[in-house]
Amino acid sequence: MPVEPAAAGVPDALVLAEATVAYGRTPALERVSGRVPAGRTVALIGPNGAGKSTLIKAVLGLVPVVSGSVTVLGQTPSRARREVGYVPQADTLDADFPVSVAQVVLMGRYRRIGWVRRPGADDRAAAQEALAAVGLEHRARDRFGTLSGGQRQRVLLARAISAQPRLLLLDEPFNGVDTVSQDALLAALARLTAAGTAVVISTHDLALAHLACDDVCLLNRHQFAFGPPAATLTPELLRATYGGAAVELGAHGVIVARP
Ligand SMILES: Nc1ncnc2c1ncn2[C@@H]1O[C@H](COP(=O)(O)OP(=O)(O)OP(=O)(O)O)[C@@H](O)[C@H]1O
Repeated sequence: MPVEPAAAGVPDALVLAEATVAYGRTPALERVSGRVPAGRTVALIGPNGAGKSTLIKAVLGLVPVVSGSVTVLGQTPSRARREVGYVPQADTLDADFPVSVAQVVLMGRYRRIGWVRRPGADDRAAAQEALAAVGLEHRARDRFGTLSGGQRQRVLLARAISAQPRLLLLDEPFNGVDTVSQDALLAALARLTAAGTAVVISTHDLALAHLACDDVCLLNRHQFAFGPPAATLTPELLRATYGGAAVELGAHGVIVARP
């Protein structure tokens, strides 16, 4: 799939050019292409085991790109790492972590300030602002583990926001998240993209991709499409991506995957 060049002088947040990513000798994803300019949001869509998390790990420089290339902010993934935020799936985190919500968010600042220097007033203000952006400033003093799963997910987003990343990667951020938390997450993401951050979201929620993302990347070991939701979330392309599994058009023209 050809990749269009970036606007003069502004490197795209992410450029995938026929990228093949492998664990050892086994490719998990083959020949994925597409670009994510500053301020844009892309959804990674595909069934379990499609390679969505693998692509995110390749962008973080954690899984090798064996052919083609992954370019992050004009650099290799490992060189760009400081400018990239990552929000893991909430259920991978230890809820017993004995720290307050405010401390978790402040951790987002450490990559900027280094682990030796103590956080200053600017860092505390950025962390407080990030917590307010996800609507949880009133929980700042509470222990992280006492929050619900959806609230913890919002705190992790706040931690990533406080680092002011130019590219933010979210791995299934809406799993087990109620409507209120999802709306708070989406509002925080909208503010981030308005300020120029590019966002990549791995999700199983096709309706959300349709409503909240500029582009969709359909994956299942290979790439089936990359482009605007109207052109990619079609029954034909979804059926191909999901290996013929049932996908259908829901109410108001929104496409939903049948479980
Ligand atoms: N550390 C690893 N070593 C070897 N293979 C792996 C490793 N992690 C993932 N895989 C394999 O890579 C493939 C893609 O997995 P990945 O986790 O990227 O899928 P996914 O699209 O994120 O799935 P899900 O929707 O279930 O989270 C799977 O076949 C998986 O078994």
